[in-house]
Amino acid sequence: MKTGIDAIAFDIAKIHLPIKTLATTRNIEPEKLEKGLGLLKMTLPDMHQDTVVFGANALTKLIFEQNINLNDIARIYVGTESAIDSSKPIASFLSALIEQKFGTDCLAECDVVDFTFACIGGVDALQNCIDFIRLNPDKKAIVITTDIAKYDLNSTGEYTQGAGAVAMLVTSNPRIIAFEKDWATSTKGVFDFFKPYRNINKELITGNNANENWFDNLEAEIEIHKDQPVFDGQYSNQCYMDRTREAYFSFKKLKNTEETVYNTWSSIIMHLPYSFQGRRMLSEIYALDSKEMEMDIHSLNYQNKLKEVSKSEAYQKIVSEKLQPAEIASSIIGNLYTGSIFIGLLSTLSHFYDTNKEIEGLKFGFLAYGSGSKSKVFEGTIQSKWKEALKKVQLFKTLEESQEIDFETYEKLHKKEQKASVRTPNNEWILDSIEKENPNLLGARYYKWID
Ligand SMILES: CC(=O)SCCNC(=O)CCNC(=O)[C@H](O)C(C)(C)COP(=O)(O)OP(=O)(O)OC[C@H]1O[C@@H](n2cnc3c(N)ncnc32)[C@H](O)[C@@H]1OP(=O)(O)O
Repeated sequence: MKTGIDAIAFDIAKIHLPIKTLATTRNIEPEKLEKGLGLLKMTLPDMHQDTVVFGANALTKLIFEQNINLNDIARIYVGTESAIDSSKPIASFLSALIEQKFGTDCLAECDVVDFTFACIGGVDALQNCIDFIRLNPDKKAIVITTDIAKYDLNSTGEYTQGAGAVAMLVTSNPRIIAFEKDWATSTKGVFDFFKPYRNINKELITGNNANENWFDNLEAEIEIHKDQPVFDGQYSNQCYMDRTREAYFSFKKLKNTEETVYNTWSSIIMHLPYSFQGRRMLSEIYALDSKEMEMDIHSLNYQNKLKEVSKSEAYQKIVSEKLQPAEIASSIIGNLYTGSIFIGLLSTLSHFYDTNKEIEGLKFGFLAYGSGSKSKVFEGTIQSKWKEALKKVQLFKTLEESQEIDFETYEKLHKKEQKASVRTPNNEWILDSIEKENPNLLGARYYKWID
């Protein structure tokens, strides 16, 4: 029996800042961002959007588009690193909203929970659900990734921001992709990128002399938990490279093969914090596995030789054939953290759908990464009904409809100084208010559906 992804839906932030606008304002060469890192636009959450909103919209779309009977859903597992509460998972918010829209108790017997491990939490949720469906082939599960990739103004992460959610239906005999049983993992506990709790108001936390004005407005949230990470960009790249390389060679061991595994993959789907991360990082795996480079990893000339190999015609062919389709969506969305690898999959599938290329039976390889740090490498085969499952998705058409904003609006949104939504919500969930009166519900978030 096969197990994998049967259907996909998404909700990406619908406003964006062109990367050129950011580059010129920040005095960065636009070519560095556009041609060096592959960035064209970055999407941003509007005033009425948070990670619950994105997740609920993607999930609602999946339910409507695929006509899902909610009684069949045994699990809703969420991957996120943008939680809005230290106790109540986003999955709990989502189950309440879905019951509000589709009927009381429709998810009463469904198991819901969040997975957090930086950008790899969605892959952890997926692997867990796949194992569950293997044991319970008559059941179905939904995996959701939802995040807001927000970095400090003027930081090197600023140009990689993005926001949105992906929802995937996991079933036996799936229509899109069936995963093989070998999954390799590499883990090392490091501080390459993390989000510590800071600026905590001790009075509020202990409950003594709680500041009555604490929840006066949405901006107060920033002081409880800063959304932006602490990170070391170049070190995080090194950790990404190390973990993916280790997981890749463990994967070869698991498969007990000497062949260059990436050659068996027609497409390679990697975690893309920005569009060209995959092509910049895969070169080492390519160089070592193809025996193009047989050097000690610690030798002085290693990095220079690697740069040389990455510019070779043979490697550039791999980039354009196996990596480039996944980069298209990333260029115009930005980072989705847990969702990046899945939007890369969807970008690849949508590219082949739109260009009428048949990919049934082809093998896709996956290289996932989460800071902190962990990588997982796995593979799957495209199934015969992938096109039927993709009919309603319309990724690129939807992304084209995104509304451009100017730099001033971007900064106001970033600083939470914007007074009203940029775009009028339509047919979607919104964050309606945050409780500031009732002491037993202080900080509770209320959402509503806008027709
Ligand atoms: C969150 C995670 O997933 S962890 C893994 C990734 N880490 C992050 O995403 C953390 C946040 N991001 C960052 O800190 C940064 O955006 C980074 C580290 C990813 C990139 O750092 P930067 O210092 O901006 O860029 P960096 O110097 O590494 O690379 C710039 C690229 O543009 C190229 N470039 C520079 N100028 C130009 C130009 N004028 N024309 C064309 N290309 C150019 C450079 O050659 C280089 O590419 P290459 O190394 O492939 O040759």
